[in-house]
Amino acid sequence: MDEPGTPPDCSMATDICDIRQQIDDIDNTILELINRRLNLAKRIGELKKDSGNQVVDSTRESEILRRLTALNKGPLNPNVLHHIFIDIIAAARAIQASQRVAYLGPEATFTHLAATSHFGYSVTYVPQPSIREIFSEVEKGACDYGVVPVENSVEGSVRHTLDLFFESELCICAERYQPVSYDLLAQQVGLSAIGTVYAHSQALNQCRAWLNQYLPAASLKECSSSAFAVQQAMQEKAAAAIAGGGAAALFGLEAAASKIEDFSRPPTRFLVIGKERVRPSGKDKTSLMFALAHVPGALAGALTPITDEAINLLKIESRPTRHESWSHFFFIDLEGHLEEESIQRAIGRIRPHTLYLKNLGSYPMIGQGV
Ligand SMILES: C=C(O[C@@H]1C=C(C(=O)O)C=C[C@H]1O)C(=O)O
Repeated sequence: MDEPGTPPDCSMATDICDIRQQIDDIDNTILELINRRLNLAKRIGELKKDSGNQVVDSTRESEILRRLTALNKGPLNPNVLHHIFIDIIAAARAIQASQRVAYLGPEATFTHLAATSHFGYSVTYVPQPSIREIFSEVEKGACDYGVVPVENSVEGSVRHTLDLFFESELCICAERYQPVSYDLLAQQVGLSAIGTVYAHSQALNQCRAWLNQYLPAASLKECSSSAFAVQQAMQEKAAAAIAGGGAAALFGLEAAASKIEDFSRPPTRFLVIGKERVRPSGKDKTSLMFALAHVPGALAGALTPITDEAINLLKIESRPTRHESWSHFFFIDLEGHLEEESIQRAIGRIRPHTLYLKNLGSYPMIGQGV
């Protein structure tokens, strides 16, 4: 690495040398600005400590990301913008207090990727063997937040997440859509050097055609987890691992190839769970769960207030309850925040139609891309 102030190597063409000098100047400015931003965040952290406010403010964070995405005229890709600022914000949170995030492990799962793309790399990640344990780590205060899969997860056990909200006092603080795609990770980018590919069976099955076409001679080794596959690739120079897209940065490996899955799948939805309710961001979602009596028109009665209040019903899902006198839980997502009067009025009118109703939280609504 160049010493501070060292000019770039000028044995190159003068044009390249000039441009590199400009890039160095810009990098110096970016670094100075990041540190200025961190010092401001530190001051905010002290004020929060005095007033007893929590470090993470998801609403403020989503406002920043939305504003910058709208401001961006390119060529910066919106996903890359998101990653850069998530990491800057994560560093700003870390300077205020250390944060612990529980997620469905092991490392390199899609839940881990969803967690890192939400919280960045400046928090301590604590893998958990089950979704129930994620809830309990956060409930007992051993972790500040948990990240759990909730829809279409490739790692299974998603139905469990909704059931656990019945028993838990935790709320939803944020949502995250994680693309389900695979990268080939290796110590170097050249495919020709790869003799062995380690992967979890699920990942191997989803990338067969690509492997046949681009690495027909490689020996394919099935592993118990993507985390184990990645460890092998970190140890063997001529090996690669298949892991979720974007995992390379987590392990200091290169993506020798990206999006190697044979068929693309819709992104998986993850929830960030925590203890504190989130204030309105201007574009929010509210999630409710309720149980209904077995009588004609019960569901229609419960949904009518939503129509009457002209609230957009984003999703409705039902699950059988384990409670003997109730038949189903309904999980609904409404557009709006609990602090909005129309949402409060609708909930007030839904409640008498239900045997049980719980507000799972209001949180910023995000697009599925970033
Ligand atoms: C700096 C703050 O703390 C955290 C960091 C933020 C940031 O880096 O912009 C935004 C919100 C908080 O999660 C703040 O609350 O403004």
